[in-house]
Amino acid sequence: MTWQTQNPPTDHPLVASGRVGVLIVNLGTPDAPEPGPVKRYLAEFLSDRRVVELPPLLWQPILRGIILNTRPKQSAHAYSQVWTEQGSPLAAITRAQAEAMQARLGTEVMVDWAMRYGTPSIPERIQTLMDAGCERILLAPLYPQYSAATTATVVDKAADKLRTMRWQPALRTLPQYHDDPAYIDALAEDLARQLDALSFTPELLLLSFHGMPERTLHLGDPYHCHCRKTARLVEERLARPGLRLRTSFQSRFGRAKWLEPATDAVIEEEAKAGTKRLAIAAPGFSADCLETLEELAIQGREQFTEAGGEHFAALSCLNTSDAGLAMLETLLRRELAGWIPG
Ligand SMILES: C=CC1=C(C)c2cc3[nH]c(cc4nc(cc5[nH]c(cc1n2)c(C)c5CCC(=O)O)C(CCC(=O)O)=C4C)c(C)c3C=C
Ligand SMILES: [Fe+2]
Ligand SMILES: [Fe+2]
Repeated sequence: MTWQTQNPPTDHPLVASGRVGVLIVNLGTPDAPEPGPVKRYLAEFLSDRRVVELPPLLWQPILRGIILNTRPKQSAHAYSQVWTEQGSPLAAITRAQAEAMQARLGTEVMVDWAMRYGTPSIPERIQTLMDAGCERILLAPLYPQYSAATTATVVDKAADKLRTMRWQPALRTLPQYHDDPAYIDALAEDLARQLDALSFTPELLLLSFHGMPERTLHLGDPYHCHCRKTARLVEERLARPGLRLRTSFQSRFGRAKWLEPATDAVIEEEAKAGTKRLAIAAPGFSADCLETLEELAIQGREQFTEAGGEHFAALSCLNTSDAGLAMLETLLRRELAGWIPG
């Protein structure tokens, strides 16, 4: 008897059962811009010990007793200002990114999307991929800069699901890409396109990244360094004489000291110092969301004009721009090497 050495034909049932899945993940968002759904979402998000690194016996009474009784109403109002017909911008854009990747990667791969907090959940979508025959899954948290509070917790959640399985899929994770030439080039190209389309010429381009407690930097989280490096590389790649760039950190939460300088403080300081024309971009966000559409585009504009600024623009995230999708395809294909034909 001779053993078959060549691969079975691709329509062989053994190959069909070994499909490849890609799960695109972003942070998460409420199901509706109302206090109830926002409360459920915040309860899950802010109970994650990767996000709030305080002992639960200390933190949970503060969260349940104070924060979840006040913040949902405020946040629901903010969400209602940016909500779309397709739902939360973050979910709608993440879904559109997944659909675009499905079209670009073809039928070799099944592309799905999930949210770390809220719906659709990571365990549910991993199950869906497995039910469709995916035995190999590339988990792709869309965070260019690594942090334990974002990237690591996505892997934790997937691992929680895998822990319950007798027959696990093989798992790969998309590495952080804060200094990847594909990402820097995509940002530079897309920012240049948006800057050129403005009706005014900005004096300053502020690169605003989501903040983190400063303590995480001293504990060894690379997030701050990743943000700084992205900003330096984007500035070099943009190479716009006459345009000043600055970096700041937004969305401070809680009482601890966060990374500085704070975006709102820089906006005000610049306007008071005489900067009249400001553009803001948020290169750490793969998709526009509450933090960019409300905090930067609405509140940021108010802060700037109230402090004496005249022209303000909040630039879009990479979202489903040509540059952004081409970059994502490059990153995913690289990680899929050996799993799909090159
Ligand atoms: C892009 C990276 C992000 C990091 C790092 C991050 C850290 C971080 N966030 C909070 C608290 C909140 N963040 C909220 C919204 C939010 N955060 C990110 C991304 C990062 N967060 C995104 C994409 C969003 C938008 C979600 C959306 O639905 O559009 C919120 C909720 C909104 C609100 O009530 O203001 C909170 C709260 C902490 C504590 C933290 C680091 C420890
Ligand atoms: Fe956040
Ligand atoms: Fe915010």
